[in-house]
This record gives sequence, C-alpha cells and structure tokens, in this order.
Amino acid sequence: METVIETKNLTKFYGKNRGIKDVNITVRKGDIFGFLGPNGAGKSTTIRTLLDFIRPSSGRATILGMDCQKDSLAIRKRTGYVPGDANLYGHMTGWKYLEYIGGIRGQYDAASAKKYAERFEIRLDRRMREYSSGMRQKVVLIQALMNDPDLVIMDEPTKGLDPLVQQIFMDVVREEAANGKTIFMSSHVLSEVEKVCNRVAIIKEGMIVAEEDMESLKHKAGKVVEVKFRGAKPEPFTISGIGNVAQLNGYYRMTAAGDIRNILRDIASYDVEDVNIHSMTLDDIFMQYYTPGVK
Ligand SMILES: Nc1ncnc2c1ncn2[C@@H]1O[C@H](COP(=O)(O)OP(=O)(O)OP(=O)(O)O)[C@@H](O)[C@H]1O
Repeated sequence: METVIETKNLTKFYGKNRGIKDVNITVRKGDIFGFLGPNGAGKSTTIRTLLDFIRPSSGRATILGMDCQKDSLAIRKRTGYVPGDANLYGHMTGWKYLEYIGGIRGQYDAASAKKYAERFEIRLDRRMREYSSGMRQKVVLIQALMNDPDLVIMDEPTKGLDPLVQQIFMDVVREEAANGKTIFMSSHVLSEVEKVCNRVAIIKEGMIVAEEDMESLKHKAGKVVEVKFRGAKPEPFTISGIGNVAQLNGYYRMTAAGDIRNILRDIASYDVEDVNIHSMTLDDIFMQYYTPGVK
C-alpha cells in the first residue's frame, strides 16, 4: 500500500522545551488516521512540522513521497489543511475567502466549494465576522476539502461543531477516504476517532506510545470487567490478565486480558452477584495509556 505520510525520528525542541521527540508514524493511502493525545502532547507540533510551518530539530518527514522541507510548496498544492487556530479574514464573505484561498493555491474550483458548502449546510454570502464559531469552522473545513486534494491534514477538525454537523463531518470524511483520499486528523475527542478512523497513533509527552489499526488496538487491549460481589471483595482476588482495579458504585472495575474462557472461569470461581464484560472503548485504552504509572 502506498505510503502518504512517513516520519523518521521527527523531533522538535522549542529552545529547551520538548515539542515532540522521535516521532515515527506511517500513514497509508486511504487511511483515516487519528492522531490522539491530550493537551500539550505534541499533536500540533507534529502537524506544523509536516507542513513546514516550523522546522524540526532533527529527523525527517515525507508526504506523498516528497520531502516536507524541500518540497513543501508542491506538498501544499496536493494537501488540504485545517489549522487548529484558523485566522479568517472577517471583512470577506465566505465565498470571497474560498476564492482567495483557492487563488493562492493556484486553482479555485468553485463547483467543488459549492458542493461542500451545500454538504455542510452553510450560506456563505455574509461577511465572516458575522459568523458563529461553528460557521467559521465549516468554512475552514470547506477550504481544506475543496479542489480535490490527495491528503487532508486536520488539527482538531470538529472544534466548535454541534453534534449534527459532527455527524455530517464524519460522513464526509468516510466518503473522501472511500474515494481514495487520505485523512490525517488530530483529536482528543475519542468517540469521534473511534467511529471514523481505521488507524490511530497515540502521542504522550511528545512521544508515540501506540500506533495501530483501530481493530487490533481494541483487540489487544482486552476487556473491561465490572464485578459486584455478594459480600466483601475476596482476598486475594485475581482473574486472568487483571489490571487497573478501581471501585465504582459498588462494582469493582478492572481490565482483563487473554482467553475469554479463562476470564469467565476465574470470575465464576468467586461469589459474584453481578458481572458486566465489554470490549475496551478507545476511551478506556486512552485512559490506560495516560494513567500515571500505567504502561
Ligand atoms: N511556540 C512554542 N514555544 C515553546 N513551546 C511550545 C511552542 N509551541 C508548543 N510548545 C510546547 O510543545 C509541546 C507540544 O505542544 P503542541 O501544541 O504540539 O501540543 P498539542 O498536542 O497540539 O496540544 P493541544 O491539544 O493543547 O493543542 C507543549 O509542551 C507546548 O508547551
């Protein structure tokens, strides 16, 4: 499968401050790649380095086979970008702005802009200073998607969007990927990443702690088990692959890994009143990576 983004030990220090350290990720054509991490983890730094807005301290990156520094202009022609902190020109109407941005890129496709404006249900004839923040974010999404880019890089794309528009956004993203486009999006909204992305990387304190297909990440992560005992919690209490035990509303909540039959057998050997078992959501996995002392 064709590689669209590849980073090799990409590192950025802001003076002495860590931005990102030895980031290695590979995004393939057609991926909807979720780049997850909490505030300050290094998501924007990675994205800004990829697009050559800032220079890495060491390491390198390629997009569509081109060098992110040497070939940044050629890359930007084929890449749509949703910045985390877009600065729109408030005196322009939405249409004028899209035309302006298209012109800078040397190709304004009015029909394409119109198609996405209809899709996101926004009228663009008013000046943008009168737009709500959600409307502004729609304009930012439209400018990134229009003109048929091969790759769309988005920094927190759903910021400010209401749930209905988020749903439209996710539908659009799926359609784009089905048409062969590659999507790279940063987020800390796990539920959206879980619904739409086929592959994820998790960044923690500037370093990648996981990069995997969504399915295999969930599979490997095991189950969440919630157990309510008839009496006090038996001591010792242990089940197959147990981790992260916490108490919540009378239930003991834990993670369990390994063969499900072993997990069930172990649970059944205790005097339990109730049991819930479900696969870890991305939320659970994320918390596991981020809980101090775990992993
Ligand atoms: N211009 C800068 N000067 C100094 N340090 C910076 C600068 N920009 C970012 N950093 C630092 O780099 C680290 C990564 O920041 P970055 O903005 O990439 O994180 P992020 O994952 O995008 O966070 P958020 O979700 O809050 O946007 C943080 O510790 C931040 O303080």
